[in-house]
Amino acid sequence: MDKRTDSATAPAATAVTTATAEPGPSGDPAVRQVRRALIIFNRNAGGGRKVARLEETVAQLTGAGVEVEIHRTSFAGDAEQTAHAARFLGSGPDVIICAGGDGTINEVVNGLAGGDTPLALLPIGTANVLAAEIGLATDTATVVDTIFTGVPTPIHLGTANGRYFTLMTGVGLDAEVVASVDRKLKRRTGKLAYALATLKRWTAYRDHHFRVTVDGVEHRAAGVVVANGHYYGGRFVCAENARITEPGLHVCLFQKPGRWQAVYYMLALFGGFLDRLNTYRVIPGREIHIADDRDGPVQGDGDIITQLPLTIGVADETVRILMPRTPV
Ligand SMILES: Nc1ncnc2c1ncn2[C@@H]1O[C@H](COP(=O)(O)OP(=O)(O)OP(=O)(O)O)[C@@H](O)[C@H]1O
Repeated sequence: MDKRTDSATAPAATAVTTATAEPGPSGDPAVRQVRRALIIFNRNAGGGRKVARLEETVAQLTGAGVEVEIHRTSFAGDAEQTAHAARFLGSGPDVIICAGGDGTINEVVNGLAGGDTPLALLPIGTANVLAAEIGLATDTATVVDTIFTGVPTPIHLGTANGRYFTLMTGVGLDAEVVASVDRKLKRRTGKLAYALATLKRWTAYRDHHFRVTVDGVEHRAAGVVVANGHYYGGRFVCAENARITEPGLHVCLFQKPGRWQAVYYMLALFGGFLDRLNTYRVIPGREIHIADDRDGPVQGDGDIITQLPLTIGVADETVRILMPRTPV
């Protein structure tokens, strides 16, 4: 799905530093030669030591002889445009490093899908679910080591109304929470902002069902998560058998409506016993349609990416992600 060809629309990256030494210890076949790296940095992601983490990473890369450019995003959508433009540069980067959370990665993946440029993660978001999915420890030493020695591995993607997602897309209470989370509060308090938004949406909860069609078979559910990976919201398992390295989606149906039932589902997710509930089902699927009698937000990789009605599919394109040598 190649959505743009005009790379000139992307803002220019800002060169912060240039070094001339030969990258990586020579002679070790496990170490990739990285001459140029582009870091796409979302300073709005996560909280805490973002800039310090960025500076540490840049220092270690330049110390190893890598020419580093940093692009600081200045609007939602900027990361996608920048990644897309970098794919078509004649002397483009050897690696694109996404410094952000899952929403920024989602943008970068939408810019890179179908291309060859490997993607590395510098996880500085709130939940960093994709980092957990690939077993990447978030300390700077591991992040830098993975840039040089990580295995470029194609990850499969889902599409939600034509937009790629890496981890999951969903409708129901979780999407309503994502839609109503206070972004400023999230920057200051991280997961607490989600807890408050959950409380707000929970008190406004109305019983109803979505109409869900999975490969031609109709179902009804009060909430739906269509998973491409097995983790959800951190290291909580929603779809045990879903792996981003394998094609195919897993449709998680929260079948029973009800305010207190929603609390029970959350406890089951956090407690790791969701799969033992007889009102919870996971169905493999490739073509999924979700409809409701009214409009509603759809979350993908932790951000609102589209609205109902929703058509979900398995993308033909992949993105190559650098996987850590020793996953945690
Ligand atoms: N300069 C910017 N101004 C406003 N929004 C931005 C900017 N750059 C990126 N964004 C948006 O910020 C959103 C949140 O970023 P991201 O998801 O990476 O962080 P996070 O929510 O803290 O992390 P996680 O998803 O891992 O919990 C993304 O949807 C992205 O589109």
